[in-house]
Amino acid sequence: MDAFISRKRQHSTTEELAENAPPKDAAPTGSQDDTDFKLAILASLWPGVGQQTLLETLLAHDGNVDAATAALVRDESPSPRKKARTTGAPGYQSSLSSFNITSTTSSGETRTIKPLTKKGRTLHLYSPTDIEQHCPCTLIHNFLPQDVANSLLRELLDESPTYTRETFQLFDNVVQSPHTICFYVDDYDEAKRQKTEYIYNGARVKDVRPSLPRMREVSVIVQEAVNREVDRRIRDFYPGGKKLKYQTEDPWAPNAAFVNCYDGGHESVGYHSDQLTYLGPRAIIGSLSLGVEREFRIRRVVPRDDETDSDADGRADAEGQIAIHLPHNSLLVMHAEMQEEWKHSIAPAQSITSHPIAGKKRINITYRHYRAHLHPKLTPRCKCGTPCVLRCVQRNKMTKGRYCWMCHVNYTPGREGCGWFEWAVFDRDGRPSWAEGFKGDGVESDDDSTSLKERGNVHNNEPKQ
Ligand SMILES: O=C(O)CCC(=O)C(=O)O
Ligand SMILES: [Fe+2]
Repeated sequence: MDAFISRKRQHSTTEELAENAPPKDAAPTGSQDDTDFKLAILASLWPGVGQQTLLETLLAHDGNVDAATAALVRDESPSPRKKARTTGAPGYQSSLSSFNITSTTSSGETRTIKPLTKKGRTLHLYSPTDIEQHCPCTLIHNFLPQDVANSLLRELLDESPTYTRETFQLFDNVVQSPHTICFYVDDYDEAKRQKTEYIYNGARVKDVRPSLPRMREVSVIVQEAVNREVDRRIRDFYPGGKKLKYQTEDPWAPNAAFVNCYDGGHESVGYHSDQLTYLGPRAIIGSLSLGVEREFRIRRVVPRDDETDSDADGRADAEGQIAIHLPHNSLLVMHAEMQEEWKHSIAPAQSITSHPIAGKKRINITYRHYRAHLHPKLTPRCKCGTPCVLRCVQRNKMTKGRYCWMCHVNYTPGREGCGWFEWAVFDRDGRPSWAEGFKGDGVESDDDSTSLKERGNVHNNEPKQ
């Protein structure tokens, strides 16, 4: 266990800016200052302890992971109060009519919008209508014909014992993901390309598999539903009925899938947002749940007031969260505003209801669209010579919503990164400058007010705040 206890490195400007340090596309993320990230470390050490307890312990020790770990060691069996507040306790459905929420839709209709969550509380949402009105997600229950869902589940359960835990370096700690994962792409040739050309956390991935027959069959059904729901989201929820800035106009066409297996209520994934490196800005993800029902928790990222506001992380993280219940055979569409503005997790559960086919396992497939123009042979490289990771700034109020390319070599155990940073440039449709059709209208990520030339920080190795 000692090996996991962190010894802090010096802050660097780049590290401060790197708000997310994901193990790959689906794992806990965070910067050294980021509570999520610290929670990820604690969660890997205390897989049986609820996120809420870990968060409370962390906050009670001013965000110090070592002190929180020591406290958890002292109190190995959490107090009844803490136990009662961990997940798995019966959820409550707050009455949404009691909240004042407004937004204006394309038709000019006014809707109420106000944060639904309250500090330290979890709001449980079950109905697809509540979910789509208050979260950047669409949930479709009973998505596939029952026999298709069941045979897809069986196909993946057969493979799931061969899935592995992600191992990655977080500062001075080697951390393992608290569930197992496998990566699938369209066919054998693409799997070979993935293994030799793509980089995750600064390293190649050894196990990439061609999608299984049922997965491919279902991918087509997911594609149709996701495109339909994205169109509806734009029409009914976005200002003026227009797509978001940096959202592509191209249809979503899944060509890669991470499959997650949670073997029992103690397996989970910490709060994170998914890596955008190969998906691009405003990514859409189609997430299919099979087997045991689990809670998908989300919370909006609250930017810090300023750099000296040292408690802002703590306060933002304690703002409260929304729990969406994902039963067997449900499709969750994560819309374009999700990865940049929200974080999501699968909370550990104290108790689960066994599934007739899966037992205590939950299988989740996240279908994704890898973009040809974000192939690592085209994207910026750091001084280590490695293709960079693409991130969006979430917490810093000044730079929130801006994208950057960064070195991620230091997430590979035993390797040091070079700290490379540069702001990313995308046009309004999310195309990078080297892509065919790039509209070179001087659009730099999330700021129209100055041209690229005026700002002069493109291909510069220091973030300008
Ligand atoms: O299991 C889930 O529903 C979420 C998985 C996830 O967040 C991911 O793969 O990035
Ligand atoms: Fe994710």
